[in-house]
Amino acid sequence: MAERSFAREVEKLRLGEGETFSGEGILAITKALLENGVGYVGGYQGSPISHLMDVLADAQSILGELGVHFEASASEATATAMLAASVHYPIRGAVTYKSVVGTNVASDALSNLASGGVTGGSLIIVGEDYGEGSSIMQERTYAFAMKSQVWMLDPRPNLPSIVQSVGQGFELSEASNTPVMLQVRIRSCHVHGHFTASNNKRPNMSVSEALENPKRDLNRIVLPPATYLHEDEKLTKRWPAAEKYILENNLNEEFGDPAGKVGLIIQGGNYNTVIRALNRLELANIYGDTDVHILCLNAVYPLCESQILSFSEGKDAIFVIEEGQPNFMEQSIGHMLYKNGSKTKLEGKGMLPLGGELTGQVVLDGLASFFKAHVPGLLPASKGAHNEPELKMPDLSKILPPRPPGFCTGCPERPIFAATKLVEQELGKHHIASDIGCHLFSIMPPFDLGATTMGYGLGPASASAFHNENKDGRKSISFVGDGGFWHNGVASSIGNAVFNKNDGVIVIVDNYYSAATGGQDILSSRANNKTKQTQNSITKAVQGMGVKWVRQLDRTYDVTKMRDTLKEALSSQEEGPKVIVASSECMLNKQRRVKPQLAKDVKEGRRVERPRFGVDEDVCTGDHACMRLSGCPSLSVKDTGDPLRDDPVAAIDQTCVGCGNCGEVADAAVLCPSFYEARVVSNPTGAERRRANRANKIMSWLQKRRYAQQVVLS
Ligand SMILES: O=C(O)C(=O)Cc1c[nH]c2ccccc12
Repeated sequence: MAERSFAREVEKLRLGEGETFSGEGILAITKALLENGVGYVGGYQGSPISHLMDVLADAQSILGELGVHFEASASEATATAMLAASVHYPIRGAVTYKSVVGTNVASDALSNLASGGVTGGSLIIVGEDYGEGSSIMQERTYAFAMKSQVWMLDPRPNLPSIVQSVGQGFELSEASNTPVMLQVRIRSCHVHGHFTASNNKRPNMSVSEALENPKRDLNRIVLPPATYLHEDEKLTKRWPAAEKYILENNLNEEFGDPAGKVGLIIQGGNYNTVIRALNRLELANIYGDTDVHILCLNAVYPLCESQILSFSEGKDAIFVIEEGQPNFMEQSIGHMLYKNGSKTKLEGKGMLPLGGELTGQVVLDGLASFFKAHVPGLLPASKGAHNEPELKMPDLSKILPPRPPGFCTGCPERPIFAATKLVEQELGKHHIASDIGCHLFSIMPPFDLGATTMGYGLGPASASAFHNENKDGRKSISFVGDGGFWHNGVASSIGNAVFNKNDGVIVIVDNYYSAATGGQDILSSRANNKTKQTQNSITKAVQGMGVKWVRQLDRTYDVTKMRDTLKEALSSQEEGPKVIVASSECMLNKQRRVKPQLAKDVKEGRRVERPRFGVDEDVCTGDHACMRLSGCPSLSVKDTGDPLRDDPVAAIDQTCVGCGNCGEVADAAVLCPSFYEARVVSNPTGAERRRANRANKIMSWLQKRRYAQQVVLS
């Protein structure tokens, strides 16, 4: 079960001609896919398009009614390879991937898809969360668009523009026989708005129909000599066809006064930020009406030279507002101007920072410097003044304690790293390779474990060089999640370690879901999923790959067992990798599943018992060792009010889910006897009620007696 259910929202996908759709960007994209007769969709989840995959998964019955095939792809490479269905058949297909990490994973298939070219429109929806909202690397998919020669759309972040770009993306793809990337930034994915819907369309040809009428064209297969033909076709046919479509259909928009002496060339995705900055400079109203001449590129690749030149003609200066680095577009525009002998001055990076996200302030500062340099009279006096006092931001790092991201309350991965810490305490430091997934939080305090992270499913692969010649020497430890394991780790990490007889210890952190991307089901999920085959054993898969030493732990909270198994693995003389599959359900997903059921039980009068942990204030010494080995967000500190005790004691707040980790850690580390477990009972039995009343009476009598004897300082 994914983080969020879109079961209710997906009903909006049934809206017909003329009705108003209102909602989130990603849902609008899904609706647009259906309105454009898509034949199949797939992809791999990841921020910021995770919810797009969730919407599609929740919409499967609607997709089915229209004859649209949906797949939750094994990886972005799988998703891209799936687009092969559009090579010989006139079927429209769409896939999603998270940002450049998805593009990286997909790049082999992408290159071959782009080489052979497509007959049916092929859309790759890339959630490009470059910058502050990003969870992974800061690169630009643009580079891949250029090297594989696939086109890239970057629509203005509003629903009508995004929806329009889906249709145009398919048409552009078909007009130029080239796959098209639809870049949607984090703001486009989650922006809310409305647009006028059209009827959904059944695909021209369904994948089943294609299967009944197989087709094959040697010229489209990526193998010499056809590949040479493709290279020529890309330059002489597909590229000009793409430019023709972009220009004839006005994919790029002009705003403002064409007579202006300066102009802005911007990426569609940054339009809202640019308008807001112009608005703050009193050069645009909030609806975007402005005299500043703007060329808004909703198609950022290819750039149409004729359009760039005619926009720049007669202008003193143009300002390219391009997010991130390298500044591919600016370089290309500069090249166009120079080669054509243009006298127009080109500004861009320099007035904008070389890298990083184009936030509101960055664009505001950049535009102000551009106008000051080239049309100083344009800015109102208050904005143009050089002596405007700079806004001083207080240095919050001095006041606020740092709050590194970490594991959730009750996370089953916490005890795995607590155990690793305990092992290191005994056996010394080890080389630890980390992977992508929630378990990567191990690199942050309080664990500080893990030295590298090289890619999704590549944790053990990234430890593969570390083979100890000394059989009794230290071994490497590497981590991989269940998500990474199935995404690609099974071959790249496990198979590789087996084949090369790597002696390292591999911990597969199995929390039953692709948890970091929002809790989607994967092959080894324990849930029954109506449309997917789940419950495939990781242990069996690992054994199938040839691993001889495998241990399955079914309760990661058992810190002692986890610690001992790790120690056993590290000292094993068995040849080849030692694999520990550490399994316990993601607590967020578990709570999502369990909480509504418990609430229902309580409401309907059934007896419900919930574990809660607490700290005995009288026993706690305030050394906070529990926090150093836990980092659980529910662990906090509390002042006892006792003037003879300087240190605040540990306290557990009401967010505790009773996972038991703190008690286990305390036990395994022989740390602290102050933790106690209590049971919160809703709808208790009569006998329980009477017993509790009796106990309360005795306790309050004892407490009163004690307080009466206490010295009170005032
Ligand atoms: O959701 C995220 O932030 C992810 O990093 C997940 C993810 C999806 N596809 C990937 C490919 C390579 C690395 C991470 C991911």
